Amino acid sequence: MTAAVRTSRVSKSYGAFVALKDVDLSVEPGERRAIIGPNGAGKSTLFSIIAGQKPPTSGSIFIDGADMTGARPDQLWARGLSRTFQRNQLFQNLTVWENVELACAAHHRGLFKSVSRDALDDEIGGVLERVNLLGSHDVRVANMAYGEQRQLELALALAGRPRILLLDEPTAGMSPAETQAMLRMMIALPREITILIVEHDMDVVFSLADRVMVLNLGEVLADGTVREIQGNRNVSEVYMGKAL
Ligand SMILES: Nc1ncnc2c1ncn2[C@@H]1O[C@H](COP(=O)(O)OP(=O)(O)OP(=O)(O)O)[C@@H](O)[C@H]1O
Repeated sequence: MTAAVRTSRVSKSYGAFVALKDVDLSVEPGERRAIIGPNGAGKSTLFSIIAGQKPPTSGSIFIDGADMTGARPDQLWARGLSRTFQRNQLFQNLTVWENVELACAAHHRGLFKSVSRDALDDEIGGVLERVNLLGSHDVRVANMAYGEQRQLELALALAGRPRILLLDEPTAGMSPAETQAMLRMMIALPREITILIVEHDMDVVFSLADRVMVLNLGEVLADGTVREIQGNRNVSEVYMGKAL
């Protein structure tokens, strides 16, 4: 089967500092893959390279088998790849509905499609339902709780109807209850969407992921099923002896 996302010997240097070294990643269509590792391991850098926000120093990126090395984020987006960020990217002065409307409209423009008002409204409603925010559709983002804002970020990523979704620490800064709500939402996403997630919360990682890749100091330390990673001694050591 052709991988939905594949990186081949991807490296990234900042001057003399090597942030990523020869990273090989292969994610099957429909798979949910977590990328974990200590702070500074290179997780966000890898995400930015896959999403076209940073060029690799060397190596290649393939999306559905096509070599997309050096492609711009909008070119990757048009191919069905969407990402969220660690930092909030929402329009704070607009309502929940308006934020999603902008993302849906941008998606249709990007595909040069014309879409009726009714169809667009249905689409926006559908996206908001998926993240449990339909009831808050007329709330200004600035007035929302932090956890709800992160749910809305997931909605914006879903508005592009992605086939590949990159989630960068979706539960960071959330309360335990907010984390559980976000986890339920991510688990409920359709399997047609391939998910790559960078996440520090191991309960989230082990509840959601099929497979886990562990980065340490820019290199792949381990790559395997949840069970394999949980039993990997090198991984436990990197996490300072903490049991996973
Ligand atoms: N623009 C840059 N210039 C120099 N060094 C950078 C730059 N961006 C990232 N780095 C360094 O590259 C390394 C990897 O950073 P990255 O943000 O990818 O790590 P991470 O695994 O996502 O960490 P965290 O879990 O803290 O988000 C870090 O040491 C970071 O300081």
